[in-house]
Amino acid sequence: MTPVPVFDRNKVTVIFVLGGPGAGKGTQCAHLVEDFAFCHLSAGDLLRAEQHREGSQFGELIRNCIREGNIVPLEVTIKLLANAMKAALQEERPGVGWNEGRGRFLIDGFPRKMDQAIKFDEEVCEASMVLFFSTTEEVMLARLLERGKTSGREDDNEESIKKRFNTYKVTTMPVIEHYEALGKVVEVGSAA
Ligand SMILES: Nc1ncnc2c1ncn2[C@@H]1O[C@H](COP(=O)(O)OP(=O)(O)O)[C@@H](O)[C@H]1O
Ligand SMILES: O=c1ccn([C@@H]2O[C@H](COP(=O)(O)OP(=O)(O)O)[C@@H](O)[C@H]2O)c(=O)[nH]1
Repeated sequence: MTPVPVFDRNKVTVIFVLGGPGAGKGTQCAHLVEDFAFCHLSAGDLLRAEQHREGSQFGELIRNCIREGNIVPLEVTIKLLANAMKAALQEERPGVGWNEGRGRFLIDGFPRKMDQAIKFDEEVCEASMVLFFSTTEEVMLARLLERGKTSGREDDNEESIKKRFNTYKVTTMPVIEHYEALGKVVEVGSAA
């Protein structure tokens, strides 16, 4: 594995966007991009693109992890994110990763596990804050089953959704609690 590409961590602002599967992370990121000119990077979208990339050595690994609701090994995800950040920083279009000389990133669906959080802090940069979308499992399940009718995603089915909920509770909630203890979490709840 080649090392994570380097860029000046002082030139970027990162907000992590977390919440359970179907909590509305992607939906709200799209609004924030429109209103505040962030560059939106979804870890799940980057992994799905890598899964389908011809010649990828990680395709099968990513497919299995996603179907089982498990977390893809951190090296793969961090490299994809860092590459995407680097590419966005090289673009000069205003509002696409480059805003008044600073790259502003919404990193959606990451970090989902403590080891990812620590490694990203160390090797890429520290997040300024965590935007945490919370709602009930009942609401998330209904949304995901509805999304599954058209998403084409292999994990938007009841069996995978249950596994994703479990991973979220066991593995991702401690990440949110870690940032909460650092005073970095802003929670946005939704009831339907
Ligand atoms: N506030 C909301 N009320 C109702 N449906 C929503 C809301 N936010 C998102 N959805 C729908 O729920 C599904 C999951 O939302 P999405 O943004 O894809 O979640 P995530 O990125 O957290 O998995 C999508 O089909 C989306 O259209
Ligand atoms: O940092 C990440 C982000 C996502 N995933 C995998 O991608 C899946 C889908 O994540 P995404 O954020 O796209 O969707 P969500 O489950 O939040 O709707 C997860 O269940 C994981 O298997 C991962 O392994 N590492």
